[in-house]
Amino acid sequence: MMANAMAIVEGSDLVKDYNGLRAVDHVSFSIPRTECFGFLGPNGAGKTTVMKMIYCRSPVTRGDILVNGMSVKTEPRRIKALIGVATQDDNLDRDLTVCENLMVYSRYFDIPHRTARKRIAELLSFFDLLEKADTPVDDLSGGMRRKLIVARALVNDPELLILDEPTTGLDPQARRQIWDTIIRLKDGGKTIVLTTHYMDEAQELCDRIAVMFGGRILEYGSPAELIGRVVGTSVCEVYAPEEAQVSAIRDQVKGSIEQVGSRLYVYGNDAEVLRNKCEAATGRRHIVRKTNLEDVFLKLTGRQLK
Ligand SMILES: Nc1ncnc2c1ncn2[C@@H]1O[C@H](COP(=O)(O)OP(=O)(O)OP(=O)(O)O)[C@@H](O)[C@H]1O
Repeated sequence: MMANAMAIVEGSDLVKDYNGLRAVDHVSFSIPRTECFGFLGPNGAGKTTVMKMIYCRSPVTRGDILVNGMSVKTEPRRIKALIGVATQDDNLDRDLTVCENLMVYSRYFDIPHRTARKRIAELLSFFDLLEKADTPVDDLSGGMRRKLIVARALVNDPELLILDEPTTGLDPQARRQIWDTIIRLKDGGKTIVLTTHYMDEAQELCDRIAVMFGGRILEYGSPAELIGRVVGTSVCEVYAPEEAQVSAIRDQVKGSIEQVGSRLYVYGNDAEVLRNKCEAATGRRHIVRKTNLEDVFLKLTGRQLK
């Protein structure tokens, strides 16, 4: 495989089988340096499995991944040294304090004590956890624990940070705090790869997105590119419980339409034209809104993201 100098991670024709179940099915992607790259898809799409293969936790069945030009098959130790990982599960040591959790982790990397202390102080300050340094992990809020997991992934100052569903289960305020942290890390030059099933998270944070479903990457590009290519800029949502209404809209609007139950999503680039056509078909007024990544997912799979 030819290495792309711009990319820090390159997956080519990746396959992962778990005892006969194909979790990842011939997937290729290229993750540019200093960007935030997102794998967006519902539960079971294969996102976590791709992450595990990147950070050498799970061997590839077929294909290969290069990290900084090194293959996960032959150089897992050197690759692991370049990567920080924040997994979905909260595997912090509950009996230890915030600071102790970071200290224990720094020992895995053989970081000298003095360097570790300095690094940990910087991380606690960056993550707004200085006041909690001596607090047992058990006494932290969910959002603080998640920040600590991300801070821990940065103890060895990795070039690449992997965040597997960084905000799942958090309240809206804690989610935004994690988002802001991710934006600051990216601005500071880190490359970030994250998985999410939240379209707003992908849209807010990611420079590039791979939409995953059923072990495959269905589409790949910046949020604006995906939206432009797959659904256009506008959508008119129409409640159409009767078959006659559905037919009337299909006759009026020759363009792209998705149906979920009694709701039609009518896509196009001209909001005014969309509204007029839908109103002509139903005799009712409708709202036209801007499209988002949820629409992209719906159009690609015929299903809603959640
Ligand atoms: N260790 C394993 N053994 C067997 N099957 C697995 C294993 N890990 C994952 N799978 C299966 O592989 C498929 C992809 O799972 P994966 O966790 O990668 O998806 P995901 O998109 O990350 O979803 P989630 O958001 O739920 O983690 C699923 O069908 C899952 O059940």
